[in-house]
Amino acid sequence: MTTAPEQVPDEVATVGERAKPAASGDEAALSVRDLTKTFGDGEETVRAVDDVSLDVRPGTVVGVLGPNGAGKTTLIKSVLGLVIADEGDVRVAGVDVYDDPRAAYARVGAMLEGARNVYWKLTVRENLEFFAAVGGESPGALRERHDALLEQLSLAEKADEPVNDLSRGQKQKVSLACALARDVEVAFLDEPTLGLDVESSVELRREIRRLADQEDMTIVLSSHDMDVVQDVCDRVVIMNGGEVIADDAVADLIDVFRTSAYRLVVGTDADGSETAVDDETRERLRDAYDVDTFESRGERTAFDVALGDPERFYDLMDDLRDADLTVHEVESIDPDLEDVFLELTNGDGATPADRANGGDRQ
Ligand SMILES: Nc1ncnc2c1ncn2[C@@H]1O[C@H](COP(=O)(O)OP(=O)(O)OP(=O)(O)O)[C@@H](O)[C@H]1O
Repeated sequence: MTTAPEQVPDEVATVGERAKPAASGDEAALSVRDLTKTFGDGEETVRAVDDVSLDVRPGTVVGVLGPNGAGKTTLIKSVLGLVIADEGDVRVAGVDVYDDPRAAYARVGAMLEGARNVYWKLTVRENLEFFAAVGGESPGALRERHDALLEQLSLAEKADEPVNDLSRGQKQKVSLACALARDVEVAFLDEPTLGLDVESSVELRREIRRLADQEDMTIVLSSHDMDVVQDVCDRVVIMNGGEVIADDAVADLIDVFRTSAYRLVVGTDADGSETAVDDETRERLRDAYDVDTFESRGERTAFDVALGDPERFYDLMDDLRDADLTVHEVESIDPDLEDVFLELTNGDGATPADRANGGDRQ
């Protein structure tokens, strides 16, 4: 279990600067430069995507996260040319999508809006052949690729069944297979695991990793499921209010938020046989260390504490000893991606820089 740190660490304001560009524009599989998209006029104007730049190296899985309305879908649709951006450049494998959209998008697959893009009256294989043909490839030539995809996604036995007869999870996997029906270099997957059972979700994650690791495919996925993102992504881009507020390797992002947080289990004597912490001591721990809740564990008491300064740990130990409490267990608490996300977005639309400056976002 993890707890979110109480304070946003100072370094967070510089997360964007810490993030080394993942690739230079030239070698990137996907390069987005200064992309901006607004909707509406005058006071009603919404900057759905606000000056976003990204370079993504081949074979990278990037997760795009953000609260509702953060701009994730608009960013992905602008990159795919489904929404026309106001400003900015997009290049896929070095090809400018505005100069030569046909050549650029021949290298791109997309799975948007769950399984709604597939044709339910066609069989699974016919769908794959259709999407390969739409991309300009001869379906027969891709038979081997399609067989392998169906095998990887445990759909081989369903190849000749109409999509309509499949379960929801199977339909979703067909949708993914259609996005990959051609030999694409970049795939955009919008909520690929939404509504899947655990087994299908794990299968799909495994396939996403395999495509990146073995076929060097670049995958950009959006998801509200932090476990999926933490599990499958190399890098995470967090958006809020149209802006990129963090862009870093998942592990590095979590490191920024690693604080000295601990779970302690204490008792009133060495063998823990007596009942636990008295009210006065609880009050002192609340005041001095911001301890929120105390949980009874039989004869013992457990509580979590986040210490801004690791040195404070020794003060805490001294105070517990002075209160005649024996420490039976100490466990370090690590943040996970969900904690990082909640700290950064804070549910208030403010960027870390805004909060560091004590201001509200417009
Ligand atoms: N066609 C549109 N017309 C007007 N405003 C739009 C349109 N599409 C998106 N917006 C606005 O742009 C902002 C970003 O929306 P977007 O759908 O890109 O967010 P999102 O991060 O994908 O959200 P969600 O997680 O809810 O799907 C929102 O304020 C939304 O209301």
